[in-house]
Amino acid sequence: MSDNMTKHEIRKEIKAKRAMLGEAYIKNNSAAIFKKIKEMPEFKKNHDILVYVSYNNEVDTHDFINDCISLDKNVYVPKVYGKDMKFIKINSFHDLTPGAYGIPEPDDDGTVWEDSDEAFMVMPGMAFDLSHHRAGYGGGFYDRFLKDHNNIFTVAAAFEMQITKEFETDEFDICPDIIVTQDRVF
Ligand SMILES: Nc1nc2c(c(=O)[nH]1)N(C=O)[C@@H](CNc1ccc(C(=O)N[C@@H](CCC(=O)O)C(=O)O)cc1)CN2
Ligand SMILES: Nc1ncnc2c1ncn2[C@@H]1O[C@H](COP(=O)(O)OP(=O)(O)OP(=O)(O)O)[C@@H](O)[C@H]1O
Repeated sequence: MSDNMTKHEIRKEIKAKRAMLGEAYIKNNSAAIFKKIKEMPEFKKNHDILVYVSYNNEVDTHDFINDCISLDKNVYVPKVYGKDMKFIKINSFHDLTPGAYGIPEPDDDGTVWEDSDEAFMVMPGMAFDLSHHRAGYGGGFYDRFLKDHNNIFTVAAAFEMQITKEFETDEFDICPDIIVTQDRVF
């Protein structure tokens, strides 16, 4: 076990590889990933959808966000406040402007997601292993947010190239319930 890569090493490796992905790979595989996500019973039954706004070469969430709005779901996206983040409701992409780290974020004045009975979250990440361990950008935003919210069904959207062999994790890491790539759901 001690020769497992650290989260830091794995993050660096996948980040470099992901930066090389082409537009077609991102577009086609993002569509394949969200086709599977939209078929999930947990997606269908939940009204509150917490989803990141993709940037750089993350799995692209733009079409999915529009689909959710068309389906009359409540779409909440992250906004960073210091070391924490809140999820704020948006009605369209016009509600977003580049914020922390250049990620498109909503303004302050939107409705903040409060604990409801249940919600469905699509979370980003840099790397995942088969035990559902997750490495993000290293800010710990999702770990801190999910620690306080236990009633969220969490699905990670990842390209197949982001699934790696087992890596070292910390006890505060929160694992997604399900990981969806273009090839599998596990
Ligand atoms: N699209 C998206 N939104 C998200 C996240 C995410 O992973 N993806 N987050 C998930 O937590 C939160 C923002 N987290 C972040 C944490 C650290 C850095 C960061 O360190 N940025 C550096 C270098 C980034 C890099 O390594 O490429 C920078 O911009 O200088 C960025 C975002 C909330 N919103
Ligand atoms: N529950 C927590 N309480 C306090 N600090 C935490 C908690 N979870 C994580 N952290 C802090 O956040 C930092 C980054 O954690 P980690 O490397 O797991 O980030 P990440 O999951 O890659 O980032 P992100 O969730 O933003 O994508 C750690 O140094 C850790 O100290």
